[in-house]
Amino acid sequence: MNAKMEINNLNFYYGDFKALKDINMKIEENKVTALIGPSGCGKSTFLRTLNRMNDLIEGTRHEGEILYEGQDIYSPKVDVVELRKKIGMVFQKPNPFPKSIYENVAFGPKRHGIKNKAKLDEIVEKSLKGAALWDEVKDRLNTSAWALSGGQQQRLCIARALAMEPDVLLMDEPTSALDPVATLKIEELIDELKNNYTIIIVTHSMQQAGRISDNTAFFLMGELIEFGETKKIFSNPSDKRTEDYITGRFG
Ligand SMILES: Nc1ncnc2c1ncn2[C@@H]1O[C@H](COP(=O)(O)OP(=O)(O)OP(=O)(O)O)[C@@H](O)[C@H]1O
Repeated sequence: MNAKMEINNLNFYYGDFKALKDINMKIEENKVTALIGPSGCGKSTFLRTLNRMNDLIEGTRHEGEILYEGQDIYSPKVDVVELRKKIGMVFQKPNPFPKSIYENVAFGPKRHGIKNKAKLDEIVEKSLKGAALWDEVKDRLNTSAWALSGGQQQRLCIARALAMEPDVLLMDEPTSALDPVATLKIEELIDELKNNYTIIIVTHSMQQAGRISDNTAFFLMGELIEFGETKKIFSNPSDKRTEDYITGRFG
């Protein structure tokens, strides 16, 4: 396996509460890794440790290491702003800014110092194409992002992440607020994106994990119960608890 990220003996605490317990996992490059498990098992917490989003929550701490291209992302040498550029994030609810479609995508690059209009135009077009949204919005780039449908808004948020030229994309239930047609579109997009990016996605939908992921991690009460090829996890899980969960016996 060509590992893009490697998680070694990770524990994570909110104050005294241990939310992640001794997690070991390798994230394969240019693959989709799905994180599944019942509500409260730690999927989002784990996802957020991967680009240090949890740093923003007071009273949290971790033990162990998370290697990204061989370096521990929690090392004092790491520039967190740069890290989050490389490891981008897409959230559950599409959250575009109250600005135009163009400005939503150009916002990050501008903040990182790109001022040249032609360069920004190029980034906006490339990112919207990458998020399979360009054809739908190319004639109205200066209209409000809020006028887009929910599915289009989510693709816009993906374009916004792509504009930072990330390497890894973290997605926290990106389709849970969308209808089945918009969901299918995002799933097709994810399948496309994995050619260029490494993707880690939290999903409540086992069907979705089965459709789009190469590897699946099953969490239960802060523990990683089973991790491996999605095909294997879904057809022949090694652990009884995984089997009970995927066959719908709990959760
Ligand atoms: N900011 C926080 N402060 C304290 N505890 C938290 C915080 N965020 C999450 N937790 C706790 O950590 C545990 C894991 O939560 P997390 O949100 O990671 O689970 P999840 O599997 O993503 O759940 P869901 O599927 O419902 O989103 C839960 O017990 C939760 O109550």
